[in-house]
Amino acid sequence: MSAARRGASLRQAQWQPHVLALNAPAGYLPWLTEAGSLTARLKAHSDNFRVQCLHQRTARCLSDEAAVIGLHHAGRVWEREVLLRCDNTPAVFAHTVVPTSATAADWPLFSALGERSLGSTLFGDPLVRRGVLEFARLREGHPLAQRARAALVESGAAAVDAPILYARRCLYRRRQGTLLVTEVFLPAVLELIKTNDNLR
Ligand SMILES: C=C(O[C@@H]1C=C(C(=O)O)C=C[C@H]1O)C(=O)O
Repeated sequence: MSAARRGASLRQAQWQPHVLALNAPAGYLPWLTEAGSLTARLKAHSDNFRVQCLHQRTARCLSDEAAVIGLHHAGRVWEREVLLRCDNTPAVFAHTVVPTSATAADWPLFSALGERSLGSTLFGDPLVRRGVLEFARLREGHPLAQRARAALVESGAAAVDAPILYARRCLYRRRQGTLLVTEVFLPAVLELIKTNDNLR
């Protein structure tokens, strides 16, 4: 394989619907396959849950996101990236993209989320339709793996030396809008212990 092709393969992810195909360590499976709100699950596994908003701004979406959210090419989107912290330890890096053509009627609360969980606006809204979960192994060259690792270091958390990060993504629809959420699970999630039934 040429160096260029190898580089490209390290930057890409093979998203697919079968979680077992990831060969992820068993501890990740309950997190990857969580059918409800990830926020609710993280809250149930910590005494203090926080959404650290890294940014919410316009950006160009990743090449493997465009078609999923209905764009013909990797165009401009609203991009939100956060660290989900459990007892101040980052457990998940989340990346959400919404086409800039979306209107406030599509996602009325998205633009003003701040450090409120996106999940709190998606789950419980009867107009929101959730798609199927897709899963992938993110190698070190994947943009989201790089951003997750950089966010950890910038936030003062310990760097992650695991070569592969396990991720899932899900498309949400509401009226004419599309919204793609990608959640990258950090190894610290394996250390979380269910502490309460806080499923609010
Ligand atoms: C979709 C959810 O929202 C969570 C919160 C996010 C945010 O605030 O940006 C992003 C991804 C999710 O992990 C959820 O709780 O399931």
